Amino acid sequence: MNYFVTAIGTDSGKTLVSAILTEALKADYWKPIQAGLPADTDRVKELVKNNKSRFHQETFQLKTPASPHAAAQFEHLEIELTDFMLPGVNNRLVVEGAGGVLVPINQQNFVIELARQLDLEIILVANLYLGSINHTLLTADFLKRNNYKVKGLIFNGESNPESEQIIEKHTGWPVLLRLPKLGLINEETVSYWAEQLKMNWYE
Ligand SMILES: Nc1ncnc2c1ncn2[C@@H]1O[C@H](COP(=O)(O)OP(=O)(O)OP(=O)(O)O)[C@@H](O)[C@H]1O
Ligand SMILES: C[C@H](N)[C@H](N)CCCCCC(=O)O
Ligand SMILES: [Mg+2]
Repeated sequence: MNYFVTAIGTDSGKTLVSAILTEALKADYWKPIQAGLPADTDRVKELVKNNKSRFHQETFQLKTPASPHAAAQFEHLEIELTDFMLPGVNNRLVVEGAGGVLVPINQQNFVIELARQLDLEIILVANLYLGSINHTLLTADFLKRNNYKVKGLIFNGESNPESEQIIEKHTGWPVLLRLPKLGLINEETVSYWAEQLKMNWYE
């Protein structure tokens, strides 16, 4: 199976989680739409130490740090769903989205549609700031209503047991990892958390 890492918003930790997942599965990594620099692919390359993982070229490398639909417009490009094809590889693939599920890639389509088109199972990264229960349950409601395949949740950052409990209850999804706020993010910490993720991983 291949995975689509999405989150309840932008700057939620998708890139860090993608690096951990890529390391845990010795998977390949692909960020189909990069909007803004530095590129997430370069960051994941720095954090992954196994030598099986390959890093695929973005389909769109936009310099503008904005929603992909706006970044593309500023750069006189048009993003269409038909532009995206899974890289043909003999390995599992971790695909990182851009922002949250309903981030527009053009005037009609949203980034989450890539998950269905490319048959990817979703991993939802959720933070636990005040207000995040609502953001997480709205995202879950959208994914459920639209019959997306979801592998599970990853809680990222400072914990909040009451929030985690009610999110688990209402989603019914497994928690694959609780990743605390890290003081240091490097190959070693990513490798440590990859081992922790493997303990909860199920096929
Ligand atoms: N658990 C954590 N501990 C410490 N720092 C973190 C943690 N998770 C994320 N960060 C930091 O927060 C920032 C945003 O995280 P990240 O780049 O992974 O977000 P993102 O969801 O991938 O954003 P985008 O939508 O732009 O792809 C980064 O500087 C990252 O290092
Ligand atoms: C620039 C940022 N870091 C991401 N690449 C794109 C985030 C788009 C968010 C759009 C939105 O939800 O308002
Ligand atoms: Mg990212």
